[in-house]
Amino acid sequence: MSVRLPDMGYTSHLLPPPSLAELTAARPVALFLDFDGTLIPIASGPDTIVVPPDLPDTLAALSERLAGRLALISGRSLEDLAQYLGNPPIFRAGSHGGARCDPEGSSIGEPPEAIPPAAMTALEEFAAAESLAFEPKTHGAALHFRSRPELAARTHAFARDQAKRHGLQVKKGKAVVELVRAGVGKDGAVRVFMAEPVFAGAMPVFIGDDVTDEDGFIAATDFGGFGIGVGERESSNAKYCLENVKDVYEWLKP
Ligand SMILES: O=P(O)(O)OC[C@H]1O[C@H](O[C@H]2O[C@H](CO)[C@@H](O)[C@H](O)[C@H]2O)[C@H](O)[C@@H](O)[C@@H]1O
Repeated sequence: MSVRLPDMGYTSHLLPPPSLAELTAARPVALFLDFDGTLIPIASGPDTIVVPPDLPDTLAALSERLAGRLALISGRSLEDLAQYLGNPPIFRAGSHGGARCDPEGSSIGEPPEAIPPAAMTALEEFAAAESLAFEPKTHGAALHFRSRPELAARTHAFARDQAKRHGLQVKKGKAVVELVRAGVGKDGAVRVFMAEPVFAGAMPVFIGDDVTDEDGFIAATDFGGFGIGVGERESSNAKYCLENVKDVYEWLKP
């Protein structure tokens, strides 16, 4: 079935999810939230996002409502997230799930590994030569081609080549391509968090807008829950969809 959602010419074959209140009335829910494109509208570059000043408080209140079963799972590094949010008392994963911490900020799961310096340098030099934005991360690095869409194919090819050389993994996203350690993914972060006592027995719901969130949708489904895709990108693994960031906040409201 294809559904036309209000306001835009946006269509999705997925329906909006039942309300969070309905879900939590039926059983304990664990919520996993992506950041860019889900809680924050996509902007021209990684540093030009507009973060609502009350977002840390909103997340803390949501976590309390879910008895601590809330995690933010972002492609950004934890350090970068902290620049925008401080250290809200919730579970967090950065670098596409490669680095994870508990609400007090203590690391959990396998210690994350940075990518080799040679790979980092190669990406940085490519970005400088092609006038692309380069985003170094504690456990990876990204090349942004939003301002030069004509370079998408070449940038992907370069990242693939570097990944092969250094035994790394390529992550594709919205006008971005990144390198991370092999095996890193948002699914891994969901598994690490679901093993925490506070998440035990809960039904996971993963909300995200981008390709890298598909791993999170699959993991949530494996644990008996589901994924919610955000925006116009057709998801292969989400069960429901929300139209945009505004609708995500509406859905999160008590
Ligand atoms: O997993 P997420 O929290 O959604 O992070 C995914 C990537 O988000 C950022 O890039 C994206 O958002 C930028 C700002 O809106 C946009 O300019 C860019 O085109 C998007 O790809 C972030 O910079 C990346 O590190 C994240 O991996």
